[in-house]
Amino acid sequence: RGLSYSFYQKSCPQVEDIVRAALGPIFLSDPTSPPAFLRLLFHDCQVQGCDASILVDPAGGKTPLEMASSKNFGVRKRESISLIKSVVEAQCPGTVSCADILVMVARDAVAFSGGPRIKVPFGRRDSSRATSYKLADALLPPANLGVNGLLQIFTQKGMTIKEAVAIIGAHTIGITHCLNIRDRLQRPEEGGRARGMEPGFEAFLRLSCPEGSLFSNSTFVVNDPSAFTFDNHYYSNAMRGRGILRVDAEVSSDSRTAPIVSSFAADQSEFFRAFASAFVKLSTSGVLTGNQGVIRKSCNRLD
Ligand code: HEM
Ligand SMILES: [Ca+2]
Repeated sequence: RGLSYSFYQKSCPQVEDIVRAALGPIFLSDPTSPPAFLRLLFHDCQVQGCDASILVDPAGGKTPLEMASSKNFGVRKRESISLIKSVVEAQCPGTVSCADILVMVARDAVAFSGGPRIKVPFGRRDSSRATSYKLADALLPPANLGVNGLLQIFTQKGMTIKEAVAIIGAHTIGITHCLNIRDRLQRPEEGGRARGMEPGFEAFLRLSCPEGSLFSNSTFVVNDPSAFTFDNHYYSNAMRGRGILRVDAEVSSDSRTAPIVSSFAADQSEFFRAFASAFVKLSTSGVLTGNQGVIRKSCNRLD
């Protein structure tokens, strides 16, 4: 598909070292940054493939772009990608795409958090046109997505069911704002509580997200008790009725996915292997290569 494991070997052999060095201080000064980068990558790739479209700011403050979609609520750290790009640009001008930098950063975020070290191919190009928030609205999953939706999204990208269950294990790190679990707490029959939220956990969620906070964007809960460590606790939690989102709850009860959840909960290295191959599929699906798209100079601008 035009991607290669040695894409920058001649044109910018040091690029992965430059990115890693620039990331160090960001990871250390902001422990919430690795999950933010991982989600940022997913939200880029989900809309027209991984083409850095999510990084573009509206020119002259006019047309609202991808980030204006409410599905992108809570997406952070876009500006850090632009910063890292400017460091790369100083050494390898016009060579490395923003799309590839974002993949390197998300990959490093997983490793930094204790997850697998993933080998990914490069050679993606950046989108050259602005993307409407409407496309992001249509393509990004809603907070109350269930297992059917999960399997649909990721099998379309060539993943096996096992890989789809592994990629949602990304929720082993980071946070969820209370407003994203409003349905589960207020309309349980629609939001999926019926499918087994453990009572103690429900009480915890109600304490952390009191009624009045369900419409505020400032309250949040951590995705799992080891929210800064990329581990398999996501799966053991889900099995104990402690999944936060509907999809987190359903994967442990649906007959197609429950056996996979149990095996990932029992064997972290099996989860890591499946996550690594799923990550490669996520980050290579529907990308621009060759003469398609452009290499942007600044990640947040199209000109
Ligand atoms: C397709 C089903 C998915 C749904 C419905 C979903 C939904 C959500 C929601 C509602 C949040 C909370 C955001 C907030 O309140 O700030 C979240 C957070 C997160 N998601 Fe997903 N997600 C999905 C798939 C993925 C995938 C495939 C990845 C990565 C490969 C991912 C990575 C993350 C991360 C790391 C966070 C934490 C972000 C932070 O701490 O800022 N998610 N997700
Ligand atoms: Ca995109």
